[in-house]
Amino acid sequence: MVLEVKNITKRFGGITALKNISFTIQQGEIYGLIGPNGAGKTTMFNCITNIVEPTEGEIFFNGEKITKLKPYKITEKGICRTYQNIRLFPQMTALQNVMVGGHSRISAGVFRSVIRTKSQKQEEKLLKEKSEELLELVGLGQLKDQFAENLAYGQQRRLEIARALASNPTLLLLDEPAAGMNETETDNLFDLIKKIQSMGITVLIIEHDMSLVMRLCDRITVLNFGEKLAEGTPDEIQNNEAVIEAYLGKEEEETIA
Ligand SMILES: Nc1ncnc2c1ncn2[C@@H]1O[C@H](COP(=O)(O)OP(=O)(O)OP(=O)(O)O)[C@@H](O)[C@H]1O
Repeated sequence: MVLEVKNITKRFGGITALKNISFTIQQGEIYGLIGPNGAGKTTMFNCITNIVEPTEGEIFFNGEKITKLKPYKITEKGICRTYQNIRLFPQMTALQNVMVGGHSRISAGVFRSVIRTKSQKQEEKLLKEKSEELLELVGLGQLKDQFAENLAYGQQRRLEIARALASNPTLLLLDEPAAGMNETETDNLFDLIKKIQSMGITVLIIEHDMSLVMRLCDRITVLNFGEKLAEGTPDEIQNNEAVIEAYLGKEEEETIA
C-alpha cells in the first residue's frame, strides 16, 4: 500500500470540508478523486501534502505517518503535486522551470552555494540532462528554451507535470490536469499519465473530465459535500445510483444544457 488516508476530517471554521474520509491506494494504481465543485477534493490534496493540517485523522505514506511533516519533507519522501491553477515561473524557460523542480533534490549549503565545487557542477549537469529527458517525456523537448508564458495552455499543464516529476516522486498528485484542454490535448494527457504509470509511479488524480477519468483510473473515490459517497472501479462508479444522482447525472444535464 502506497497511501493510506485514515479518517481524515478537515474543518475551516464552521465549514466541514472533509468528513471522516478513508481510502487506500496501491502501488502502481491510477486513482481518481471526483465529485462536484466544493466537494473537498483539493482540500484532500492539501491535507496529503500538509498545506493544510487535517483537523482529525492520519495519513500514511509507504507505512510511515506523514500527517505532521512539513510540506517539503513530504516532497522529499516522494509525494509531488501539480495545482489546479498553473503555477509556473512565466519568465523562465521551460527547461529552467523543470530544473527548479529538481533543485529540492540537490544538496545545498552556505559554503556550497558560494563555491561551486566540481561535484556541484556535476550535479547541475545531471539535473539539466534529467530535466531535458522529462521535457521529452511530456512532449516539450523542442520547446525547452521557450519562456513558459509563451507556451500554449495544454503545454503549460504538461510542463507542470514535468516539473513535478523532476523531484522523483513515487506518488504524483494531479489536480485537474485536463482543465481547459481540447480533445487532442486530453488524449495526449491520457497517454502521458499512462506512461508515468508504466514508469512505476503511482498517480492520484482530481479531474472533472469524466470520459478521461473513466478511461484512465483503476479505482475512484467520489466525494460529495465532504463525505465519501462511493468507492470502486470506473464501472462500479458509473452504475452507482447515489453517484448518478449526486454527480454524474448532473454532469450529463450540464453537458446537454
Ligand atoms: N483555506 C480555506 N479556508 C476556508 N474554506 C476553505 C478553504 N479551502 C477550502 N475551503 C472550503 O472547503 C470546501 C471544499 O473545497 P475544495 O476546494 O476542497 O473543493 P473541490 O472539491 O476541490 O472543489 P473544485 O472542484 O471546485 O475545485 C469548500 O466549501 C471551500 O469553500
